[in-house]
Amino acid sequence: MLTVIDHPLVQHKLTLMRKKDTTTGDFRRLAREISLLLGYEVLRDLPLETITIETPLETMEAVQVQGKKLCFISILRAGEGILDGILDLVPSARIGHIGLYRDPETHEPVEYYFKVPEALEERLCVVVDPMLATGHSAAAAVTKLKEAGAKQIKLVCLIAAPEGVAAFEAVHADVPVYTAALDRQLDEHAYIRPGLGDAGDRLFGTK
Ligand SMILES: O=P(O)(O)OC[C@H]1O[C@H](OP(=O)(O)OP(=O)(O)O)[C@H](O)[C@@H]1O
Ligand SMILES: O=c1cc[nH]c(=O)[nH]1
Ligand SMILES: [Mg+2]
Repeated sequence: MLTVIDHPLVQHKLTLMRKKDTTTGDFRRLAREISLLLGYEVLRDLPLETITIETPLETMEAVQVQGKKLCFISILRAGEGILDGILDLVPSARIGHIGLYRDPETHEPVEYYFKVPEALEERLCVVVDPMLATGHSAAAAVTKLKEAGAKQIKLVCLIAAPEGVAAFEAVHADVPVYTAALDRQLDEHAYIRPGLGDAGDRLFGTK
């Protein structure tokens, strides 16, 4: 269940993010902007509730998003770049954090933090991480969420590798994946090609 969000604005902003000369400030701003656009698609089926409001002219039944039923889960640290934008769409959403880094030798994820809201089984959990490379980090994060009770989960990334999509779907076929691009392949260091480099380093200016 892979959806490539090919809106022209998404593709334009992703091209700017990929360019090696894009500054840290611009990269961060673009990540936020692109996340707003991705979120618009990903949250298309958000549950609504009906409330009674007063317009200046009369009383009416109107709908509103059930913010409490929505939980964004950021895979640290690069997920923070997506979280900022998507949170602009639903500021009342709950937020969870899963700290994972990829061991540079084995490329396997190492967990260092896990804090998520209670009653995950009642919420739509939208996991955000810009890169789906081997897919192991996202798969490990979703496994932890399911162990914590999550039942309805979506994964949002900016760039996915075919290998990562296959590995993720092999473990979590029930979790739809949304991406702005499906790139060519992984290289020998498990970096996505052509990709955009190291998303965390580019977001935070750590290299
Ligand atoms: O699909 P995978 O092969 O597991 O790789 C993807 C992971 O790698 C990056 O994080 P990284 O380990 O660089 O940590 P960071 O976010 O702290 O920079 C990225 O943000 C993903 O979490
Ligand atoms: O290409 C890649 C692969 C993993 N993590 C990144 O930030 N970039
Ligand atoms: Mg990471």
